[in-house]
Amino acid sequence: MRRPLVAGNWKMHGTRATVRALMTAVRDGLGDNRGADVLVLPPAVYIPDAVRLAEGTGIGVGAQNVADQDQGAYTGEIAADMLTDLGCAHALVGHSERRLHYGESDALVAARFAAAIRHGVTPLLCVGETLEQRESGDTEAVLAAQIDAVAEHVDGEALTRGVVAYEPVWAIGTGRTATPEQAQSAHAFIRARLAVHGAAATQVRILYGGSVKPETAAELFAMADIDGALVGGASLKADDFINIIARAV
Ligand SMILES: O=C[C@H](O)COP(=O)(O)O
Repeated sequence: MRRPLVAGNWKMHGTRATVRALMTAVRDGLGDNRGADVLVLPPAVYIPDAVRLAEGTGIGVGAQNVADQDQGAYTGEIAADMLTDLGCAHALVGHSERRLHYGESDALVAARFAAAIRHGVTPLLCVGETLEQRESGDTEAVLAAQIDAVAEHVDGEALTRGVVAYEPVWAIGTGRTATPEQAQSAHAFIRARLAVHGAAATQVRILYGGSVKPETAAELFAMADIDGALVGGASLKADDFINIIARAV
C-alpha cells in the first residue's frame, strides 16, 4: 500500500513575510488527520523559516533542487548534506523548468538524483514530455530516456528510494490538466520502466503534476498508479493546497 504524498512546489515566489504567512496558514489549516504525507518546497533561502514553522506538524520541507556534487567549488549549488543540515530530507531533481530554462540534461539530473541518495535525501525525480513530443507519439520514449539515464547512475534499490513526479510539460502552469486516463497511462508506463531497472516499482510513489486544482484532484487520485501530486500554482493558496490534500485518501 503506497501512502499518498502531496508536495507543494512554491517555485520562485514570495518574500520572507509571504512565505512565513503561507507556511503558517498551511500548518494551521491542516488537521492532524491526514490521508497523505505533505511536503512543501519553498525557495531555498526560506527553507530554515519553513522548517521552524513546520516543527512538530509532520509537514516535510524539501528543496527545489540539489547539487550533483558532494562539496566543493560549485558556485550557486546547494549540497545534499547542507539540506539535511537544515532538516530538509527531500529535493526535486529534473523539474522541467530546470531542464528547459537552465539546460539541465538527463545525465545531470541523474547525477543530482544519485547525490541525493548518497546523502539520505529523497529525490523527487520529475519526468514528462512536451506537447510536441506528445503529439508526435514520443511520450513513452521520452519518459523511458529520462528514467534510463537515472538508472545508469544508481541501482534498483536506490530507484526504489526515490519518488517520481510525472509532469507533462504542456500541463504545467497552463491550466490544462492531463485527463486521468492520460496520466494513468503515463504512470503505469513509468512504474513498468522502473521495474525494468530492478526497482521494487510497486513501492515507488508516482505523483502527478500539472495544473492540479482542488476540482481535478479527486479524479486524478482515483487512478491506480497516481499516488499523489506535485502542485505548483495551487500550492501558493493555502486553502487550495489543503483542499487538494483532503482529496488524497
Ligand atoms: O512543480 C509543480 C509543477 O510544475 C506544476 O505546476 P502547476 O501546478 O502550476 O501547473
